[in-house]
Amino acid sequence: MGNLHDGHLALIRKAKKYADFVVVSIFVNPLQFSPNEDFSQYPRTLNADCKLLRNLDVDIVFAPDEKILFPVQQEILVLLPSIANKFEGKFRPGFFCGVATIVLKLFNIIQPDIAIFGKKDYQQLHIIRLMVQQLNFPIKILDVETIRAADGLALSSRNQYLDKAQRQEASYLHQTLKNIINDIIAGQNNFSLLENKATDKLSERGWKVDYVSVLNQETLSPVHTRDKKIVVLAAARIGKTRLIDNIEIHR
Ligand SMILES: Nc1ncnc2c1ncn2[C@@H]1O[C@H](COP(=O)(O)OP(=O)(O)OP(=O)(O)O)[C@@H](O)[C@H]1O
Ligand SMILES: CC(C)(CO)[C@@H](O)C(=O)[O-]
Ligand code: BAL
Repeated sequence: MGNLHDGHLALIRKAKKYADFVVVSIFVNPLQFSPNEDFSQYPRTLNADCKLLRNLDVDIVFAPDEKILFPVQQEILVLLPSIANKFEGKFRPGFFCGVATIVLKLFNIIQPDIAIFGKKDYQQLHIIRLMVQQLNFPIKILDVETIRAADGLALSSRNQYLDKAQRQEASYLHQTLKNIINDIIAGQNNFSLLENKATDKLSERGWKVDYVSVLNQETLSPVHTRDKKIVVLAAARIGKTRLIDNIEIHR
């Protein structure tokens, strides 16, 4: 969606490694924003983005006007399984339908062999992989680990909405996820207890928590005692800014 930071640049560097021709799409997609969200406020910095991309030797920047991608009202939408209504989808109704539909359109226009997404948007990556598999796209999906600031905060264009005090507090979201992982490593397997404890702690500090969920990495369903690969997903608001993060553990 542009307003590039080091998280995005990591995707592009990986693309340069795996492909001999790299296309970067920049598009703030109206379909994935709810009416009360930050679509109009979202930072749009195309000139600065293009400068960065020139330095990275990207072959094409595809930054279409809305009218190019949506010349008529988009009436054909991707229908997703129930996972799209959980976690992010529960708090951003229609979000994944908007994401899947625009990603499908971008795939059809650009026709990539490889497409690269960040793990910061963990559920998004999961759903895009499902779509590619189930709609038979001949595209390999690669992922990139979450790039973080020195204090652990996942880089995001939305971090710039934070004032100084909020920015300082914001790294506590990542700390919360690390605390959960430490408790799991120490043998705690009452996951709802961990989720509730983390939610309470964040709330005490003034966050509005949408969810903290300990899940199976591959299915994003609740963890069974025997599951080895776990991911903790979280979304919470600090002031008006909504942040997401996640952390994986292989126990
Ligand atoms: N910190 C990060 N580390 C790795 N990948 C990232 C990071 N931030 C974004 N990405 C990835 O970059 C791609 C474009 O994301 P997007 O433009 O929405 O970035 P963003 O800065 O996270 O914005 P937002 O705050 O709106 O989520 C997505 O695949 C996303 O997962
Ligand atoms: C996948 C995506 C490009 C769809 O607009 C967006 O959700 C993003 O940038 O993560
Ligand atoms: N990175 C996901 C795009 C969004 O939050 O709208």
